[in-house]
Amino acid sequence: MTAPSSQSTEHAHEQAYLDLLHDRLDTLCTEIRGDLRTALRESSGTAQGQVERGVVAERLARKLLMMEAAENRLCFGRLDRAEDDRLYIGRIGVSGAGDDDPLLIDWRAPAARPFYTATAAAAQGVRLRRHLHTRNRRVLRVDDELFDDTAGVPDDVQLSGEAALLAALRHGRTGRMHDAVATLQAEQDKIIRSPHAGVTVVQGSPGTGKTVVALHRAAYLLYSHERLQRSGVLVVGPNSVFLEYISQVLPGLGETSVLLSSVGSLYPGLSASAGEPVASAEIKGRLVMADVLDRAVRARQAAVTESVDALIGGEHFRLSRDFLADAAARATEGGRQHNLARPEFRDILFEELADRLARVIGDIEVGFEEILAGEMDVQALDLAVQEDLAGVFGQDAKAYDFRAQLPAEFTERKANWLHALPRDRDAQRLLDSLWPLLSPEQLLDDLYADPARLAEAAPQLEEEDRALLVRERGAPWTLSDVPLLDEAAELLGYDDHAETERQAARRAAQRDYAQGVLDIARGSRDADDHLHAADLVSAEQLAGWHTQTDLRTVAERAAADRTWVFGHVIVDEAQDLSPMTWRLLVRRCPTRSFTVVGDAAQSSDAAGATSWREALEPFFGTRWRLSQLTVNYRTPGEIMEASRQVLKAISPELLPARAVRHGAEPPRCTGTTPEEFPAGLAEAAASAARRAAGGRTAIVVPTADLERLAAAVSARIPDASWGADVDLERDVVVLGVRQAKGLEFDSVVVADPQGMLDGSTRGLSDLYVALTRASRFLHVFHAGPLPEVLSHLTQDPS
Ligand SMILES: Nc1ncnc2c1ncn2[C@@H]1O[C@H](COP(=O)(O)OP(=O)(O)OP(=O)(O)O)[C@@H](O)[C@H]1O
Repeated sequence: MTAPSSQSTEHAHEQAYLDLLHDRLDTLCTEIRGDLRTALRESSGTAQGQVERGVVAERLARKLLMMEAAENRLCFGRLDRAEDDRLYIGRIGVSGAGDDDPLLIDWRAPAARPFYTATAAAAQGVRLRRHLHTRNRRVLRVDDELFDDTAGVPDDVQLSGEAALLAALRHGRTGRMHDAVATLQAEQDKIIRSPHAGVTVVQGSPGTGKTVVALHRAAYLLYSHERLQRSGVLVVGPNSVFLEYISQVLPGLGETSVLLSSVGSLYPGLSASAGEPVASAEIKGRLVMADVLDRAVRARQAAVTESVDALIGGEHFRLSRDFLADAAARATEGGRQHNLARPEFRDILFEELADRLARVIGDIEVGFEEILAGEMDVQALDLAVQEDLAGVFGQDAKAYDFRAQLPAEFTERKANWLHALPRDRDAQRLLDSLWPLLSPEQLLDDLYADPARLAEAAPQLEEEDRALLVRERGAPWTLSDVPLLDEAAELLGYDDHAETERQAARRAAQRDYAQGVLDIARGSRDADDHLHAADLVSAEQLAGWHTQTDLRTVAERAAADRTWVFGHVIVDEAQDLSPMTWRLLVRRCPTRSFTVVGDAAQSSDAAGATSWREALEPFFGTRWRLSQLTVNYRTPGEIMEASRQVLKAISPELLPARAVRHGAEPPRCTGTTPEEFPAGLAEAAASAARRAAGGRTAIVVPTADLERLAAAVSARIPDASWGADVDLERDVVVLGVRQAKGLEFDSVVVADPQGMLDGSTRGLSDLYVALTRASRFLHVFHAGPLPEVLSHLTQDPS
């Protein structure tokens, strides 16, 4: 810390520098707005010119957004290496007016690295590291660390910028995660800047900053790999509540090329949230389901056990099993997907039908013509028709070679039938029954609803496992259906109809995006800036300029497109992913450039991984490297102690992380009878909220009991929020234990720990998650006896 006498001088000095930075940023923003206006104003020129201007406008708008996002806490650090060698570190880089050195270094630039990694033992040439605490454009305080290379302090007890870090951690929770660019720690920085290619796995116990690392890594990769700005980064989180919790971090860092998605939303157009039994979720997560779906699709491709009779154009036909099998094989040649193979199959089928129809009708008509001409008697006609029908039904068809007899008429008739069949209802019905156009939803719905189909598609599954998959047609989709729908989409391929709809949606989105660009231009107008973009051009005009350039952000485009290929995928709480979900994610990033963060001890999903090797090897082989985070920033040592036995029961090999914070009150532990539990919990909630004193409080309950217990708490605290759209910014929230994953609160009541243990086969992990959410106060409130794993807690005297 700086000495008090020098604080005011240093403070004034830093305030002057911050003023200089903001002045420069204002100037740059004004310039960009001017350029944006110019780009928007120019509406004439060649199509190519318009496209280029669109690209320029998009880039300028993005740059402006990034600069505006950096306004608060623009500069947070300074590194002094020598008397006249000083760097200021901030959220973005800011250049000077001339060719001088930059005024501010982006935190992601290599030169900024020692700010995070310099330690007393390895100062890396740094003499002083200064943290600037600012709010808006004001410097509030400065914290200094002086380095002396001879100090010889061991690295493992070093926190970088400890005073600033502890100050950041002391802030009450707000219901939203904030970025940590100013106080990232060396072990986090190392992972954030690790190479982009391959798979980086980050294991860490609760509160070690895994989510922090994941999000800052996304921002770092986008900064250092230009290509990723175009392909985008996908960040996958466990559920929508968690996504809401982290939603402000990356926009706060000015990044728009990141798509945040829960597993339930990875299939565009669907938001799967229905619950389902653990047992069926586990089966759906197994890798074998890929084969099951493959068989299910093949079963819809003219896969008949006997010949098929059909009535087309008033005539009866029999299509042999061999003919259909051959047609199916030809249609899917080269691995053509089901829906894309349908036109091929249709052509083969209609060709055959037209051929036969031309022969039948040809024969009958020829007979009539001959009768009329007096050249053929009725008996002869009967015979001809009889033989013709015999031929049509596949018996001795060669006996009637009409091509040879009547080539011209035959060819004409056949051409007429080929023209007519696509509009013929019977022919369409036949085609649909043999080779239906299928959506992934239809395929899965048909499969689940029909035990016979399931038996045919899933002979590898035990009968009782198949029985668990059966459900009513039209039942809502669950989380574990999402990877299966995606797999089905992959097997089925796209049809024209879907493509047309996509194009229409794309056009509408282009217009919306263009409107967004105009809104940015309008919103960022200076007070004296009378002319703005919206005066010059309409959204339609702007969108029209870019018929060849999709103007939505990369994240928006990627969200709407199942086949989008991301440059990098980051998975948070990855311990919960099923093998089928991993398969989906690898499809989203075939180059297999992944950052995988999680904690094996927190695995709650029945289909999830208990060991990283088991989870990752099927998809990445041995191409992954493991990093560990070892410091817990959230949970004080006293509270972590409460979860010690639980962690041991999950696996004796797992070690808790070292807690940064200490001095919290030991956890409270009280109990009551099951009858009095809801009312008692409501009181405990009120008391926990009082202790949080304006901070955030969560009541974490067994998932199955959420409704009942939330009702009891709401009766006592009407403003408490709960449910699928729980509002994390309320003072008190009630969460099912699975919803609490990844979140944190000042004060937490863990309700009915035994109920959590009994609620799932991964009950221990659920309880561990619940116990590790608190940053200041923990209260365990139980009904009946305390579970064995918590027996070391001291009961409050009642
Ligand atoms: N370097 C840091 N500077 C400031 N705060 C930090 C830092 N690292 C982590 N934190 C804070 O510590 C808390 C825990 O971080 P985070 O949620 O990323 O941990 P986690 O490992 O993902 O936890 P969990 O496994 O429980 O979800 C958050 O409040 C986060 O902002």
